[in-house]
Amino acid sequence: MSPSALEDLYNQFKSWNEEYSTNALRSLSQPSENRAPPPVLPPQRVVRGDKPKAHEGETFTIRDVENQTETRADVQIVDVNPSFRPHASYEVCTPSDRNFIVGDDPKPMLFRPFSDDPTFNHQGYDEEYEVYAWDHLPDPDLELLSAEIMSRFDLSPCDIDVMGLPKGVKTRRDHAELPAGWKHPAADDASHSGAGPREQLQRLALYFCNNPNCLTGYCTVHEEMPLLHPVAPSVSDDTLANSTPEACGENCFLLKLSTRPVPDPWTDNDVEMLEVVLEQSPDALPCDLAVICRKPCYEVSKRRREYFAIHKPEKSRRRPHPPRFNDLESSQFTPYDLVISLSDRPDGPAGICHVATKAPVTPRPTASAGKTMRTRFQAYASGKVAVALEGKGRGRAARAARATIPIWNVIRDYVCAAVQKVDPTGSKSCRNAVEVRQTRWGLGLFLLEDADEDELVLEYTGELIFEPTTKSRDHIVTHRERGYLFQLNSTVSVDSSFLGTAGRYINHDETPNCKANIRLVNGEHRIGVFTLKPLKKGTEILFDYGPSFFMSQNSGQESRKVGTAKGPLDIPEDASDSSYHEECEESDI
Ligand SMILES: C[S@@+](CC[C@H](N)C(=O)[O-])C[C@H]1O[C@@H](n2cnc3c(N)ncnc32)[C@H](O)[C@@H]1O
Repeated sequence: MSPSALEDLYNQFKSWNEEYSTNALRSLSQPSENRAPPPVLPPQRVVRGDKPKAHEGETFTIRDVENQTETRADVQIVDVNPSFRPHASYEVCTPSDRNFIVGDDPKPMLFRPFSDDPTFNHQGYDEEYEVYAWDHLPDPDLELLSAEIMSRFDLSPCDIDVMGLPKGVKTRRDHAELPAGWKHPAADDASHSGAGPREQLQRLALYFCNNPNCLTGYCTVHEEMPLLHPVAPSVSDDTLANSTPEACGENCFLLKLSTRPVPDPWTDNDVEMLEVVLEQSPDALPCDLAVICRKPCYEVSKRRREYFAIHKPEKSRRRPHPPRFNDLESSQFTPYDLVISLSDRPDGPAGICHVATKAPVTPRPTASAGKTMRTRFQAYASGKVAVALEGKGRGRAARAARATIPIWNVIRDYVCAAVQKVDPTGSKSCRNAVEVRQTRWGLGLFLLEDADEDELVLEYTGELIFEPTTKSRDHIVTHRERGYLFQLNSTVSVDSSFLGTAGRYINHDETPNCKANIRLVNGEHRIGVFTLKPLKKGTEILFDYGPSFFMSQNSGQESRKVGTAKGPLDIPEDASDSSYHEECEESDI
């Protein structure tokens, strides 16, 4: 691309931008004096909470900049029944049955918590961050310019990044921090290379995490999950036809089930497109396939039948990989037959997972074999195969990333992802029904059914965060006077402030009726809350946070943790994997 073409484009944009901005500013000017006085609206209702936001007799003005009109309204204060008041903000928490690895919060401060509350320690909180994220937001003008450059010169977003022209022009996603060695998938955007539908789909899939629970773009946690795998159909042709109540048109497959060959010429691309869709969505109705493939549905239907006649799909819809942690309900926790061994990979991350290094791990019985519920929560290792940190990512970039990114360090230290088989008999639910109610310590958690001794009530889940982040989040804990941090070891804690199960509502008692146990399940630490004795429906679940919690709460010196894993979970560098497993399984909080 010649520099002069770029300069022309930039100048065009600049003159347009000047004119546009001048007009926009003009439109913001005050309405002229000789306008009719603004109409007065009926009094507007303002809901009054504990702190009135408005006073009787106040007015406010609504200015419509576009139509240059103004209206004025009196404020009327309405008292509402306290039970209709909004929930306290601390209750906002995303429900999640599993832990999410966060590591550290980003260095730029994404937003300022309690910004309208002068009692919050803003200075202390600010000091935890390097910059304000909003100071570094991409300029929308530059984004517009970069979009135009891409379309005019047929460039990908990555080309723009690489060229760095004009200065400051970057793609929208560029401000997201990618792990070292990664590049934007758009760099290889198939739409520029004329790749076929299969390749395009594979590449597009790189933009998304394969774990449907994961909301992270460029997810590095679940990257070892397989990309796209063919799925076998689960319904017959007849069922498909019966599920379509009426024909979608004169070319509908319902009306034209003849054996005549498909007349229209289908290009190789068309055929591949249909096959790719059928691989991923074999139960799709021909009428839907017709829309995707832009072909009459009877043709699609016929080719669909021909395709499955050749490809002979397996009868049942089987997942392409054995179920893993992510695929399981907590109720299916175990009995596990966890299989771990070592992959001795030269290309792996430096300092390989020490859980995996001494494989194979000998099978060991669960600690309390008679106690079914407890047993279900326990993982034990046996046997052969390894998936442990296997080089199964998405190409070289992903592998390079593994060696460097902090997330991978967590995985190296704590996770030895392993194949697990779930015993089909393990069907009984592991969790007890619970509900959250008001208590003298804020909210608390109560049993909705009787529980036996040593039953798993529920899991305590949250974000897995590193110590520096527990410290920065501690300002919020202090301000709220509520903490949801459960320490796993000196480096990592589970924080259920923003994400987790109802386990976060469990209050402390020095004579508890439950305890929290950490189990190493399929390579991940999971915290289960178990009953210490038989409990009646309606009992509040309580565990002992340990002495340091309230000490630190009072001193304000240290991050307070509702649970602290002692000793064994502070994993020494040379811990042997088998003792590690045992210790993890036995360690109580
Ligand atoms: C994990 S949360 C428990 C749920 C909390 N009650 C709520 O409303 O969200 C821990 C917080 O609950 C409060 N808490 C729990 N047990 C307590 C106790 N025995 N005495 C005083 N405060 C307690 C403290 O504020 C503590 O920081």
